[in-house]
Amino acid sequence: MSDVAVKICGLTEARHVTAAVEAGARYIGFVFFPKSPRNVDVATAAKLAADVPPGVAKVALVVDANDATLDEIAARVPIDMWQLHGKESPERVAEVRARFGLPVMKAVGVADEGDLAALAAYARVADQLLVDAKPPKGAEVPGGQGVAFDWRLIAGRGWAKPWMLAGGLTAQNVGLAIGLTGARQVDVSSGVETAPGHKDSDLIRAFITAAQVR
Ligand SMILES: O=C(O)c1ccccc1N[C@@H]1O[C@H](COP(=O)(O)O)[C@@H](O)[C@H]1O
Repeated sequence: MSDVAVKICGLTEARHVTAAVEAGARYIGFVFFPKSPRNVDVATAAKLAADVPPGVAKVALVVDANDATLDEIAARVPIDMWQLHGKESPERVAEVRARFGLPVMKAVGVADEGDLAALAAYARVADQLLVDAKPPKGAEVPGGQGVAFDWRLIAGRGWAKPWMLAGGLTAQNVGLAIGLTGARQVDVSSGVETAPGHKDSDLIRAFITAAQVR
C-alpha cells in the first residue's frame, strides 16, 4: 500500500462523499462554477461538508471568481483549501491566500514543454500546484473534461511546492500515471463518473484502491 493521497472532485451527493471518505480519500472537492455539470450552491456544499471528518480536506474549486463569490463560499462552507482553476495570475493567488488565510492550490494546464514555466512561477505563491491537462480549445469549462496530457512531459520533475496530478485519470490508468510521473497526490472527477456530473460509488472506491495499491 503506497501513501498516495487522493482527491475526489466535483461531489454533489452525500452518498458519494461518504463512499470517498470511507475508501480513504484525503481531499474532497466541491465545484463552484455554474457552467460545470458538477456545480453546487453554497447551501448544498455546506450540507455535504458536514459529512466530511477532520483530516479530510474540503476543497472549494472556483474559476476566476471575484471576492464577493469567495466571501460567500468562505462564510457559509467550512472549507480547508481553495483550488483556483481559471486564469488567476500569481498576484491573484497571493491575494486570495492573504484574504482568507487558507492554503491555495493553483491549477496549471499542461499540453507541451512550454507550459511548464508557469508551474515554477505559481510555485512561488501557491501552497500547492495542480498539474492538469489543458482543456480542449473553446471549452466553456476549463477542467473536468476527462482529458489527459502526455505524462512523460513531467517525468522526474519536481516543484518547490507539493503538487497533485490531474486530467483524465481513471482506475485503469492511475497506476501508470503515478509510475511515470512520481506523483504523490492525484485528483479525479470525470474518471469516477458514469456521465458528466454523475458520480459512482463503485468507481470512486476502485479509483482510490488503484491509486494506493500498486
Ligand atoms: O470538475 C469540473 O467540472 C471542473 C470545472 C471547472 C474547472 C475544473 C474542474 N475539474 C477539475 O479538472 C481536473 C481534471 O478533471 P478530470 O478528472 O479530467 O475530469 C480536476 O482537477 C478537477 O478537479
